[in-house]
Amino acid sequence: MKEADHHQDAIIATNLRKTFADIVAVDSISFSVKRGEIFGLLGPNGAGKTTTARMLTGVISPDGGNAAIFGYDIVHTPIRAKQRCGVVPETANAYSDLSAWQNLMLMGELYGVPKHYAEERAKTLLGALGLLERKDQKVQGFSKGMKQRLILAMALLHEPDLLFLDEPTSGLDVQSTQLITGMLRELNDGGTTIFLTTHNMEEANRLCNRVAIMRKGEIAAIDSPERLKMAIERLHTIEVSFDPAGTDDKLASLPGIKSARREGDKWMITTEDVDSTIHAICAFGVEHQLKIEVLRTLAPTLDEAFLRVTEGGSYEP
Ligand SMILES: Nc1ncnc2c1ncn2[C@@H]1O[C@H](COP(=O)(O)OP(=O)(O)OP(=O)(O)O)[C@@H](O)[C@H]1O
Repeated sequence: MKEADHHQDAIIATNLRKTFADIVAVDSISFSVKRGEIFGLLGPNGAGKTTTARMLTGVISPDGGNAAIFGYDIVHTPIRAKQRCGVVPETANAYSDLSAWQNLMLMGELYGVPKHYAEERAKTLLGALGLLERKDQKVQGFSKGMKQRLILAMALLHEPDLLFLDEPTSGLDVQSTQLITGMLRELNDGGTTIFLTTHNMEEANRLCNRVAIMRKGEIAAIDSPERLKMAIERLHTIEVSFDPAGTDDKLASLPGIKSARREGDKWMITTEDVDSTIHAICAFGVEHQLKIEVLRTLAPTLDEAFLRVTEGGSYEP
């Protein structure tokens, strides 16, 4: 059993803080990431996501607080803390005048991976990420998506237990995005803990077990995407259309309806009580001899939750 296996938490951050001159980039944040989780750090530009990731991966040191990676303190035992981690940084870090294969072998040497094992693993990773045929070409001829896939392969060569990714699919095409997210899911199924920063709500929603939303250096909310959406967006929207379409405005005065507005031939109704509002709409249809053509509830999105939190709205789990 690896040493890392003894620790329940992959990351425990306690009052982690970083300032640059008079800017408080990260303002004493505390959170933990459990083993086996995919954890997403979200937030608008300048919220402090990259600074947090850079402190956790030992690129910069915190001014205050501390963090432990699989129980190893990042300030006092940085090498132990980094040993079981793989890092995909925000900006590409492959050597452009070396081939993909040479970059991978270099990474193997850095991490002390035995040569024959590094070669086997490099082949598997390049194959899975669609780069095997290009393995002997210099990285300078690679597209952005190919570079990002290579960097992921490099970060995975020594089979880390915890993978950090800063904006892993930002600006990439659909093919590279799918290869990368597919690989992340597969790794996670195999037990790898994943910590990523992203602007992409849809990606966070699909991939992450839990997300933290940062705002001005602080964590404004932390929860599963589902609970975050439900807790923040207590109002539900119901879309309904009738035949014949020209319903009068009495619909808006039905009990339980917060608001009703027309959008083309549809009504968009907001309510806190979906069940009784649907019953009221059906009764309204019967009473006015209107056939209901479409009736559907629209779930709140993580985008809405994100905007609410980052614009300063409250969050109560
Ligand atoms: N090396 C640095 N020197 C000076 N200020 C910095 C440095 N790195 C970050 N900052 C500042 O710290 C704050 C947080 O930046 P950070 O890059 O962590 O945000 P972010 O959430 O990752 O943003 P983005 O989504 O744009 O990448 C910003 O105000 C930024 O300008």
